[in-house]
Amino acid sequence: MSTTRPHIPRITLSDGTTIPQLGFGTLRVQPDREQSATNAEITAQVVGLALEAGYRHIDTAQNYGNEQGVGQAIAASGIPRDELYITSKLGDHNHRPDDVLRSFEQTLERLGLDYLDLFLIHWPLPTQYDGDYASTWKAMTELVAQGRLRSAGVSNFQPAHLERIVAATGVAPTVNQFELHPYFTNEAARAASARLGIAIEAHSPLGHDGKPLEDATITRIASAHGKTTAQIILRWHLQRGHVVIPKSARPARMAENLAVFDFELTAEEIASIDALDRAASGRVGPDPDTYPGQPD
Ligand SMILES: NC(=O)C1=CN([C@@H]2O[C@H](COP(=O)(O)OP(=O)(O)OC[C@H]3O[C@@H](n4cnc5c(N)ncnc54)[C@H](OP(=O)(O)O)[C@@H]3O)[C@@H](O)[C@H]2O)C=CC1
Ligand SMILES: O=C(O)C(=O)[C@@H](O)[C@H](O)C(=O)CO
Repeated sequence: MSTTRPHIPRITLSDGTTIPQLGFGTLRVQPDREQSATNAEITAQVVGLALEAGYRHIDTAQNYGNEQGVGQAIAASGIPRDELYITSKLGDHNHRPDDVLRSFEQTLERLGLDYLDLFLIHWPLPTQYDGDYASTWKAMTELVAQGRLRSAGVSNFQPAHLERIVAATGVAPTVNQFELHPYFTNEAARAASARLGIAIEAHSPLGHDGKPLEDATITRIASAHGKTTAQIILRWHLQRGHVVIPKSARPARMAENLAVFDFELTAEEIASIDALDRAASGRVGPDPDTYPGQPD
């Protein structure tokens, strides 16, 4: 294991637990979403490299079909459990309360863990399951009460979705993970999450398709700091208080994305990146209000 691991700051969540502010995303680290032995092997290799590079916070999901490979990498690493922070997400086919409880057990089994740090409802799916994501949320809070889940949260929840589950249960999620990068700053979800005391976690923090990495403003700021555009974007997130989970399958980029704690952006630089927002046209992933979930 590397001995020059950067110190990664932690953010305190509303339930008193803490989350490392920078983690490692695992979407499509393997060729497809099948839970096959080959995919597990490829995922285990990539996540093993990320752990070796110094990541201790890993983001996976039932939908990704790679929890088994993440579990294999964790087991092979020998890293003590309490030094790791593992997130998974409820699959689109598991929204009914009984399925929440059942599929959570399967997630723990695939990961080889006896507790999970963070479990998120992956998508609100307002057009599915009679739009009853409040019952799904209630089942998530029961997992915490049962003691095998440290923190329950949501993903891709817009303000109306957040307000609805809080009104129905009186319990706010600890985290909302949603698409957030310089071309899509999603101020509505940021403001609603902040108002409800929910930590903001940016998925697709580099823009997913790489376009913000080539932006002229970000390139200029990168030159001024002697950093890469990826490092500037990640630093912008960190200084705005977001948790970030960049994905890379390449060891050199894994290390690059971790080397973001030795410089600071100025307030002017942050404002000029904020101004790159393209509102809805900057979104690269699905719209949570209409996304129906993964096909059967
Ligand atoms: N909750 C949700 O609905 C969603 C959650 N997520 C989570 O967020 C994570 C991150 O988002 P993701 O969509 O993967 O996209 P990112 O914004 O992390 O971008 C990943 C892309 O950027 C490339 N990249 C990474 N680092 C660098 C670098 N330093 N320089 C140049 N290119 C780089 C990667 O290529 P390469 O691998 O070749 O280096 C990959 O093509 C996911 O892996 C997943 O865990 C993502 C989408 C939706
Ligand atoms: O990456 C995720 O977490 C997602 O939810 C996306 O992959 C999503 O399933 C998608 O890309 C749909 O087109």
